[in-house]
Amino acid sequence: MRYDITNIAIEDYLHDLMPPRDEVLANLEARARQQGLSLVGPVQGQFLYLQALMMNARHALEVGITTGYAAIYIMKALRQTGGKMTAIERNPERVKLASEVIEAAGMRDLITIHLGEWRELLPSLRQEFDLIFLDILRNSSNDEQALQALELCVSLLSPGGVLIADNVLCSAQVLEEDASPLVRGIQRFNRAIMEHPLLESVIIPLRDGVSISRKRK
Ligand SMILES: C[S@@+](CC[C@H](N)C(=O)[O-])C[C@H]1O[C@@H](n2cnc3c(N)ncnc32)[C@H](O)[C@@H]1O
Repeated sequence: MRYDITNIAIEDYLHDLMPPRDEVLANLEARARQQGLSLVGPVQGQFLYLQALMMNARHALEVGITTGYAAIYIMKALRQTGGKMTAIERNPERVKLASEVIEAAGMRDLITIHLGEWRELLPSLRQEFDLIFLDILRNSSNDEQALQALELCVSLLSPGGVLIADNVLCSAQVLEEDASPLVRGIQRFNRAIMEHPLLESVIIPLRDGVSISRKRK
């Protein structure tokens, strides 16, 4: 089953309050609507932008970039902080699309995109990140992967670094007791970020649910 997390009229109200997007982001929103591509949208995009800016992020990582929409919001902050971004995506067509979009946004010099599976790529990254945006939780094929992704991200976070994960309320299906393996994985992820000895976390019912976890120093 799928339920609303927030009142749809409130979501529309928040969406309508957002200032008009530039041409690159507006085109992506239109394309995503037509082609069913996933993107966080302007309210959560602004949330990511402000988080990155307020924490003065210098090394950001996005797991699951799709079109580059969320990455552009994060890079708007990185352009001001002097930071750089790394991204991971397993779909070659999406890597190509995101690269073209980011080039059009004039941000190509700020990002390195790796093509491949996060399970293989995350352990191979040889640097720490102060901001990680994890956006693959709805793509898990079993109830173990969300926890695996969490542990890999925690090991890549610098002390004081922040992990933001999307879709942690999964259309409110986290309320179900007899949930699918994907949702069970997200339920386990949510419990783990709250009980993790290295993290302090909160979940916000923004859009499909966003978690914020800070790694203790
Ligand atoms: C929800 S979309 C990301 C949307 C993007 N963050 C945005 O808002 O602009 C998830 C993306 O993760 C990618 N993905 C899913 N599973 C993956 C995996 N195992 N390894 C790498 N990428 C993966 C998908 O191909 C998809 O493009």
